[in-house]
Amino acid sequence: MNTVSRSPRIGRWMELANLVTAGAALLVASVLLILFQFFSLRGALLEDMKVQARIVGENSAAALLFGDSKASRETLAVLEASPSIEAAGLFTLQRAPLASYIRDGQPAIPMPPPELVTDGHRFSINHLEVAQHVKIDGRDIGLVAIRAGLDQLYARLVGYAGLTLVIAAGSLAVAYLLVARMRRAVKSAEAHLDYLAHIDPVTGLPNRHAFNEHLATALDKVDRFGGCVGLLLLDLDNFKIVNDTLGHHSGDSLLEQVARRLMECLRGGDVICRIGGDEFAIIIEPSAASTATNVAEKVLAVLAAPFDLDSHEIYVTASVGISVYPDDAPDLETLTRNADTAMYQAKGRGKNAFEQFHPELDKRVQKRLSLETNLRKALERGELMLYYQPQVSVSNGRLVGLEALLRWNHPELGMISPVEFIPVAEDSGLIVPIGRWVLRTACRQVAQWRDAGLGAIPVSVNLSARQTRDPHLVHDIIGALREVGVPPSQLELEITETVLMDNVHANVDLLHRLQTEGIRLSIDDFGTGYSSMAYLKRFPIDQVKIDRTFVRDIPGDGDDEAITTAIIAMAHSLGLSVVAEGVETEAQLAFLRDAGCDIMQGFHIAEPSPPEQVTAFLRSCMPIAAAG
Ligand SMILES: Nc1nc2c(ncn2[C@@H]2O[C@H](COP(=O)(O)O[C@H]3[C@@H](O)[C@H](n4cnc5c(=O)[nH]c(N)nc54)O[C@@H]3COP(=O)(O)O)[C@@H](O)[C@H]2O)c(=O)[nH]1
Repeated sequence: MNTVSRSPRIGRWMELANLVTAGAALLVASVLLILFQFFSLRGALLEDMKVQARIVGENSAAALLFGDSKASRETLAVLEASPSIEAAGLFTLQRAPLASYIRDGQPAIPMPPPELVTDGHRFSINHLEVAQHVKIDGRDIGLVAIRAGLDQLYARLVGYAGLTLVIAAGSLAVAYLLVARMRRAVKSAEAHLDYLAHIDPVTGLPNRHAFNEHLATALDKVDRFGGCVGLLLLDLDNFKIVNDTLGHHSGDSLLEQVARRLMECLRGGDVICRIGGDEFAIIIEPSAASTATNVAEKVLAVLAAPFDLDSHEIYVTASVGISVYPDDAPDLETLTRNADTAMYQAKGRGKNAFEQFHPELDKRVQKRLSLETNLRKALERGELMLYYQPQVSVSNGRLVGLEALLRWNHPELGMISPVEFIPVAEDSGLIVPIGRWVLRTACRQVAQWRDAGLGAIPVSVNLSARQTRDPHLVHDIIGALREVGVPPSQLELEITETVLMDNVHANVDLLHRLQTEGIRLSIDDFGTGYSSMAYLKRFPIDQVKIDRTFVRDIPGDGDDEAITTAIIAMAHSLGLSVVAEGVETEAQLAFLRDAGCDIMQGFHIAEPSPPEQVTAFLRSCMPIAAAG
């Protein structure tokens, strides 16, 4: 794709026009130079002939006076030395010839006519004639006339003209070569600029700019000739983790390998672009909707094999959104937006999936928008509340703490699950003020229970990804605790493994600051992220919480049993306590007890409940055991 350079035909014409103009200018200059040279030579010859005539006149004055033709001839014979002089003559005052000089084969010089005598000289095509009075003491005693041929002048002029034209042609050729060379350099610079403007340097694929051009061309083709265009937007899942854990060099290498695999698996006519950090776009034309989904399946399959990154075997998945023109969208912007919506839908479905855009998706986007609008008001209107779920010791069943869980009681829609609204709060940034409210409410609640004589109950609060990036987080937490006089050791923060791994360096720093304040830290949903032992060791954590998907099928599922047992053993070896969440049965509890799990949480003990019910629960199970 070329947007910068002109068409080669126009370029060649311009080059030729430049050459002709330069040639014409050189020709005019050369002709002027030759004319100048001609007049210079003519002037010099005239001067020379006048001098010769004067010398002859002076040397033959006595001979003229005495009519000595022999002496006059001898004087004239000196002119033999000037090769351009063809003939010369001395004439008496009575206009009679006294003596003459004639070069071989040339006609004699006649008596000069009066106008020649008056003018002193006369040029014809082939000759220059000069006539001068011979005087003694200011008195005319005769005439001298010389005729010079112009052959030599012309010969010199031809030589000069030849040389001038050779120099002009040489200069033109050199100029042409220089211009051609410059043009080649400019063309190559233009091509390089064009390349930089359109190509992503990491993968060598067309970039976002080129993508828009390719897509516009493809849609234009469909408008004119019919058919359809399939647009696939592909976003790598968890690319940030690779970048953060293995470094940007590995991240670049991964993008390069992904690009290569995409190119290998797609057809020559398909256009693959890298349009953002870990986002690729694939344009297929012509295409039926089914072809687009086939391509998406092929793409996911080709990315399933492990990637080799600096001798690490890395598995990468992708989420793909598909939108087809003109079926799903009337223009480029809508087509791209719809593919994007479908891609986010695929991501929301748990990643490593593709989604074809359909109008229902648009409705979901609208619903999400309305949810966001309502959520903004929910905080002010007091529609949010906290439920609390007990956490008990596996060994003796005594309460060790409570997890605060957010609830939204919408006046028309009823109870909305946090699974539905927390992601909206995250995306919109509302999670920051909401999270602040959760922390303050939870702290106030434990202060109330303390004031009601129910003891110092530890409470755990969930932190979202967005909150971990809030620079005021630590300040807000300390403020919430101080406001009600609850010691930091009574607060535990739960951060999911995925959030922790999302930005390892920043989170290690944050967790250290929180630990310094005396706040307990727990890794939530443990086992679902990608953390290695090496990373776990870097985080100053107190506890891991086994994700309930592993607890759900124990005992019975060999893999989940092995994972649960391994997590407990590993956490204990690092000096961490272990909480199992989602415990619903006595069998699960028995398995966890045998595996050495410290704490459990789940419907088997109690469901999350509003504070009033929890107060009753607390009164029933006093006194509180110390956590982990
Ligand atoms: N950032 C914040 N996230 C929050 C907050 N409050 C909740 N959440 C997160 O929302 C997710 C869903 O929470 P919820 O619907 O409250 O589900 C919790 C429990 O009800 C559920 N649970 C507990 N026991 C059982 C059980 O035996 N079976 C079963 N199927 N579910 C059970 O588990 C959820 C607790 O999860 P976790 O936090 O991982 O311990 C959830 O991810 C919440 O984290 C908030 O204030 N901020």
